Amino acid sequence: MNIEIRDVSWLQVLHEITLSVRSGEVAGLVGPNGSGKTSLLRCVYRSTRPDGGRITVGGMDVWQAPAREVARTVAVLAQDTPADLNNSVEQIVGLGRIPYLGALGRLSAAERTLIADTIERLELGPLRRRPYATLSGGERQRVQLARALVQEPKVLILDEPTNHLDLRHQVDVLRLARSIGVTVLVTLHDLQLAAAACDRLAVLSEGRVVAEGPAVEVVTHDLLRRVYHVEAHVTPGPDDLPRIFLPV
Ligand SMILES: Nc1ncnc2c1ncn2[C@@H]1O[C@H](COP(=O)(O)OP(=O)(O)OP(=O)(O)O)[C@@H](O)[C@H]1O
Repeated sequence: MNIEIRDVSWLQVLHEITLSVRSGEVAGLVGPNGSGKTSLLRCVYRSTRPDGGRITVGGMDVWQAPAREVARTVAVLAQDTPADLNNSVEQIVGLGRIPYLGALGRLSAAERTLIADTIERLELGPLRRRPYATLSGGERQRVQLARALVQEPKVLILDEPTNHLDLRHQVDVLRLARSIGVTVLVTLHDLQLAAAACDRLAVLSEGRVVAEGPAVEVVTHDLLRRVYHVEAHVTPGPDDLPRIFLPV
């Protein structure tokens, strides 16, 4: 399912942002601190209503459609998702089924299997009865991703999904995001990782899209100087991805 963001503005933070993400694509949103990445994602996953513009997923206007319909289509891994700390991993992951629950609020056998399989897929099996409060930052991140996956979304929004993760889990999470065949819009700070994980990148600066395209075209010496105020050496690698050498 594609995402179409048209002329979206919010406060003095986002300025007439227009961005398209094709169906099945993994699109990366990068940019300096405070450039508006999280604010834009919040507009897409129906958390912050934009002051102007329009956002559609698969043709559905996310701010006009019923909330339940949007929740069946768009799942999010936000930064620091609030959760009941006493709930077990299994209970938190199960929350992903809320948009599908009937009047009785009972999970079907198929849904329980989906939850169990997703917990295993994210290597959370040994933790499934543990209270959320006792988990590390990286474990919580994977639990929240599992919750988003059991939502069976068509569009997955990931806000810095790797920020608590060690190297292997960073790779695992981004591989998983690429493998599930849904449209993904992800913010990442690590440009090297973003280049490797995303089909295309969009760069935000002061609430505006200032560059867009394949990583090798977007991540350039000039862009890093202009947007990040860093003098870095950038060369194309053998895989046609940019290699960034930082002057530290
Ligand atoms: N509710 C709000 N009211 C006013 N300004 C806000 C609000 N929420 C965020 N901002 C401001 O909007 C700007 C963009 O914030 P946002 O969190 O979208 O940036 P970001 O690119 O995700 O940053 P980071 O990389 O630091 O996570 C920041 O200057 C922030 O202070």
